[in-house]
Amino acid sequence: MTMPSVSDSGLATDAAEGSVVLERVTRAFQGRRVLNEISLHIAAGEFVALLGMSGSGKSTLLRALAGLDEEVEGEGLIRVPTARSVLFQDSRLLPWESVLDNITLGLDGPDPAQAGRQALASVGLAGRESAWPGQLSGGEQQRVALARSLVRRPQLLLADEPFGALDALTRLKMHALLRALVGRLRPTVILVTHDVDEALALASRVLVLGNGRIADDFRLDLDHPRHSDDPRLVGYRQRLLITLGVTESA
Ligand SMILES: Nc1ncnc2c1ncn2[C@@H]1O[C@H](COP(=O)(O)OP(=O)(O)OP(=O)(O)O)[C@@H](O)[C@H]1O
Repeated sequence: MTMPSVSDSGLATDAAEGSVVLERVTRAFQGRRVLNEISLHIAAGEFVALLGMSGSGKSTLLRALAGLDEEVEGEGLIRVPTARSVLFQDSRLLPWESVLDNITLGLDGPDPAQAGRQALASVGLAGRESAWPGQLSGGEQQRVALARSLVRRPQLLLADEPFGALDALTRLKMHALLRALVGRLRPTVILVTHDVDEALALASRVLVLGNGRIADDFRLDLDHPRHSDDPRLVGYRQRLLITLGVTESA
């Protein structure tokens, strides 16, 4: 086993496993602890939906896991796979590069262009290689961003509201696509979402952040395809709405 490398901010990367470990991770802004000694273990292959009210620290936690935050404090340790990709709400494609070049930029391997074409086909956009990002719809741009992430074969896929800006129908299509791709490539996934139904449609485990802590953490005992009227799913939804403070408990 390779030893993880640890940076000054307590971020350790280890290519050997797809699991994620946080130990007493704290992040404060102007003295206010947005993440307050969070400890957590996520096993390889779990699909975690990260929920919480606006401002509860979801993006802060995701940025820390992505290695985009140099100021996670104190004694805390974060251990993540080296091979990780991040998806954001906006596709962050380079407008002056073709779709294919966006996917393959910086990609190693024997035939990056071929890998890029395959990735594009896997998101249903075969033939659009030489289009400019500006010629694609928002949903198509997010599919390119997904292809760009997955062509790198991440062990960990971090996604911050990736479907938040899409219309409801496109979002449902993206759910099906993501599920198919994740089912095939089996990365660990951490998906930040505001959408309780998105979490219930996709995740194998749900985490709720609140007051700097993990307010709830449970696994979904549900097969796919999932049906919104399944009594277990209805029960999970109710539990989440109560934890999030949207519904009063009975
Ligand atoms: N760079 C920063 N400087 C100061 N405060 C920040 C910074 N980044 C985040 N915060 C604060 O930390 C808190 C958590 O922000 P974060 O973006 O992680 O929340 P979130 O749960 O992702 O919210 P949303 O659902 O609205 O996107 C907020 O109160 C925010 O104002």
